[in-house]
Amino acid sequence: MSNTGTSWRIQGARVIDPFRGIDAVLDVTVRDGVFVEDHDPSLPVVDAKGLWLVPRLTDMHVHFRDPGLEYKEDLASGSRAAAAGGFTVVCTMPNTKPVVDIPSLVEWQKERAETLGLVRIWPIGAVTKGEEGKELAEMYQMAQAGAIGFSDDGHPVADSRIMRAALSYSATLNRPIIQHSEDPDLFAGGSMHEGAISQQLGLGGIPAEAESIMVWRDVELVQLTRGILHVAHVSAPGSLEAVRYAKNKGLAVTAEAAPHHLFLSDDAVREWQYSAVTKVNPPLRPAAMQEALIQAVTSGLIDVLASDHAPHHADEKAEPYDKAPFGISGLETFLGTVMTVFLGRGLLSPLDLFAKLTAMPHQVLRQSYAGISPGAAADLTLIDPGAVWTVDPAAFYSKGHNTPLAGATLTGRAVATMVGGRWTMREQEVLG
Ligand SMILES: NC(=O)N[C@@H](CC(=O)O)C(=O)O
Ligand SMILES: [Zn+2]
Ligand SMILES: [Zn+2]
Repeated sequence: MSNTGTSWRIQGARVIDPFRGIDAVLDVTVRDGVFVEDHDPSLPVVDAKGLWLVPRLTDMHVHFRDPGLEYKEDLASGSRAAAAGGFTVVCTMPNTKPVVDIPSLVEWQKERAETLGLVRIWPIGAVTKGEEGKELAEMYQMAQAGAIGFSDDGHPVADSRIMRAALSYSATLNRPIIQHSEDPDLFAGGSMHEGAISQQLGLGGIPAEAESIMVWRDVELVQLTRGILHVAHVSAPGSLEAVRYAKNKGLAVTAEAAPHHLFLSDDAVREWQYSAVTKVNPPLRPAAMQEALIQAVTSGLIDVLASDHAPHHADEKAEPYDKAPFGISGLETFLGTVMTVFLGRGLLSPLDLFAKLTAMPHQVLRQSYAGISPGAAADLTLIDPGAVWTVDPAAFYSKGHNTPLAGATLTGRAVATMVGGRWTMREQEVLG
């Protein structure tokens, strides 16, 4: 059957719609790119029996490296990786070359994504000019141009006075500051988690406190400014305590966790014997911290799951461990990883798990979407919940093939992705 067109009747899927709190077997009709209520029998039928249908899968933390670092990833290859992974929206981090710190770059990324037509891109603008941490970027103008939030990701906003100002603006602009929480001095010289394994391997360590100290500081600054803070890629127990404290005080503080921190511990660094595929920031933590993070996602303390898809060139990741860049490709393993951890262990219901990839990122970013209801854009993913598959990075659409999940067996996989009524992926093949 042809894959083109924007009108479909999808039959027999288990519809899991966290925007509306629905989990039921239903037929879904799409006409001219939007959901409609009537069941027009003349439309082409898609048999989705045995599959799950989830609207608007969103990954609010990816690095597409475009402009300037296209040898690692570009908007086309990143968009293909997103479609292959089942995602309909991604938020791109601004640590490109140049940094996305002016409105024209925000506009350009959005326009390019629309031309490609594979995934909706909601750009994140930089907090400071050039992500240098010295002077605020044009936050207002970037917000006008469509920046969904602000981050210096890759770097923390370390200067407390600048972070204070940024948080003050965040409240006015109604957009979060997404902080890469790291104390630069405590972090310096490290390339993996500081503990027994870093000592054994003789690698420079990064203590968990390098992260949590910054989260505690930011929580204090949110109390001072009443700003909006989203903590990126939480990995440390102290960060969880800080987020808990902030939420108990009713502050606008939310947090995300990344799949690799939930699936792996720093044991992986030893198992991979100095291969930099395990090198990521924040670093993989010990099993007890991994378990604490899993519990924090399960309890709802962590609001969102996001991949932190951070592709690099193979030559860069082939450098010695202490020289190689931090970052791994995550878009194409994201769904399988979190389904394996949370559904495989029975920790979350599908509705609660997928809320962290759909309705919750929308809430954090203050974006409205009505889920599967008449008139809403038909963005959806068909998932085979029972698909057991082995991660083969050579098959990635991303230009970055570095991942410590290579060879891992996962359960659950996207089999089709639709954006605005148009199929962007079917049967693992990206269309366009
Ligand atoms: N996560 C990483 O290990 N690397 C990211 C930056 C970041 O998210 O901190 C990158 O841009 O490569
Ligand atoms: Zn980061
Ligand atoms: Zn990142």
